[in-house]
Amino acid sequence: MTVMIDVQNLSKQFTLHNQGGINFTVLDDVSFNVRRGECVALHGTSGSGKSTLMRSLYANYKPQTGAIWVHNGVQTIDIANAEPRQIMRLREHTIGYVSQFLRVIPRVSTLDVVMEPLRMKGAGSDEAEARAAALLRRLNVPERLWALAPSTFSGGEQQRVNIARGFISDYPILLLDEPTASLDSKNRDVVVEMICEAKNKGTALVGIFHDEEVRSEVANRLIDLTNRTDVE
Ligand SMILES: Nc1ncnc2c1ncn2[C@@H]1O[C@H](COP(=O)(O)OP(=O)(O)OP(=O)(O)O)[C@@H](O)[C@H]1O
Repeated sequence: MTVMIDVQNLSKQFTLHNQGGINFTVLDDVSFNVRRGECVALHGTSGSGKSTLMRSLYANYKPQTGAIWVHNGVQTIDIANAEPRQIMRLREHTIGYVSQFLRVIPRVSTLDVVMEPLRMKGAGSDEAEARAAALLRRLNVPERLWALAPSTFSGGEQQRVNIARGFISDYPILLLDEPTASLDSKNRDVVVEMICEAKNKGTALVGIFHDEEVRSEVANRLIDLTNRTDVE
């Protein structure tokens, strides 16, 4: 199976400039890979660096050493050292990211928020709207909310809008930061189903899942950042 993400010897330190310039290491020589059709869960105690690693995979953080090779279907690009333009292209076409909280833009409707990644890839508005509607319906977001901006939505509603936005584009790589944290059991089951379907279609997924049941249902492997082990 094609390796979609190849993390090699990644290290990340933070410097606390307003606290005497203290340096501390969060990721220390982390290596692992993720193949097409598998879901790898980042695991470890609180503070072990799961979110830091996830943000590095999306190029929100720049590690000091190491590489994150990402396969975009044509070539592999080291997103840890790529140019901003290359990162933007990877985000448009290759890597989707479902963060824990929705970043809401005032006055943009839920339907438009969900459609946006597909429109950015050049899809027509009819196709994008049909896909967004199908996802919102599947995730039990009531139709009366679709024309509203999600800023006033409940935590679980916002999380489902974010999931719909992350899944609309069929990215070859999908990063999921606690995608079921605010969901009831019915919607959690829908998301688990969507993750399993994405795996079957060949998507490579990396996730943080604090819910053990969800983790055991979706993850093929755990990367334990506490002990730096790779558990099958
Ligand atoms: N931008 C930052 N500046 C300084 N320190 C940071 C920054 N981001 C994270 N850290 C520190 O790095 C360490 C790892 O944080 P991170 O959020 O990656 O852990 P985590 O494993 O995701 O934790 P949790 O399970 O509690 O969410 C923590 O000690 C945190 O304080």
